[in-house]
Amino acid sequence: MTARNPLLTLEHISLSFKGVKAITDMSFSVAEGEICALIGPNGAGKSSLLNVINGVYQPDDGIITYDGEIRTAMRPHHAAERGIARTFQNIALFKGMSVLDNVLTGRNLKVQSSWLEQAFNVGRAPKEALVQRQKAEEIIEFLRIQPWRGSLVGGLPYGLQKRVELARALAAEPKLLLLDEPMAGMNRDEKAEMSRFIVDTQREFGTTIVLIEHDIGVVMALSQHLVVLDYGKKIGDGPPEAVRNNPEVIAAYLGTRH
Ligand SMILES: Nc1ncnc2c1ncn2[C@@H]1O[C@H](COP(=O)(O)OP(=O)(O)OP(=O)(O)O)[C@@H](O)[C@H]1O
Repeated sequence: MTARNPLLTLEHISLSFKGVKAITDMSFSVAEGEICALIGPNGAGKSSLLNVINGVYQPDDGIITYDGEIRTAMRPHHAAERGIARTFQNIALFKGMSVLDNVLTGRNLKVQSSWLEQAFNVGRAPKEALVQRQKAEEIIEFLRIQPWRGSLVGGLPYGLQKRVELARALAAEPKLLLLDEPMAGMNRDEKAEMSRFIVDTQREFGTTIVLIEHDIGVVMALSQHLVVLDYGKKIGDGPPEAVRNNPEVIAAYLGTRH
């Protein structure tokens, strides 16, 4: 495989909550177009790290370079505008809205017409609404959720809701997709299906993906790059096979799970 440029580089990132360190001196890079998995025991700092990457948490220290832009702090809205999308550990969808409407909310940042144009369906609004709808439908088809496109999200099985959340994130056409436990609570078949959709996303759209996943089997099969965290510190970083054989990783994490 040829070496690819990093899309995201973290250098010496530290984060604490009221004096308690959640992340300590964390540095690693994510190459453009790769699937990078963050693994580690509960409380290791994985979700906090995603929140640093998409600007929800401001690190106490360190530098982040994303898509050529160096920053010490970034607000979530700016991160979204720059092509960073995210799903959550606990599904964050509008349960009383249809699948299609939820997916459409993922396109909010692409809307250029004014509120007035939309209210009276004039100017740029009608054509834009058509394009938004078409893009949303494309994603719905890509993730094979057409049969439920009109269903209320709250009534769908958990695994499907996870897929709708992925659809909403993809509707934003992200460059960097952050997935917080996309397969949590799923059975083996559902995990295999979700893994395929994640790989298809990488292949079809060239999306760079950073995900958190506890199932080591899934992680090994899915990712090209692993970063292992333990108590907020990085203890492993590299291709899955190399990380798997790292004695510190085996002792701290993998060893306890096998
Ligand atoms: N908002 C917060 N306020 C205070 N402490 C927090 C907050 N968020 C996380 N922490 C603490 O930071 C540390 C890292 O938590 P984090 O949720 O990032 O870990 P994690 O690896 O994602 O865990 P899990 O696998 O259980 O989701 C933990 O000690 C946690 O208690």
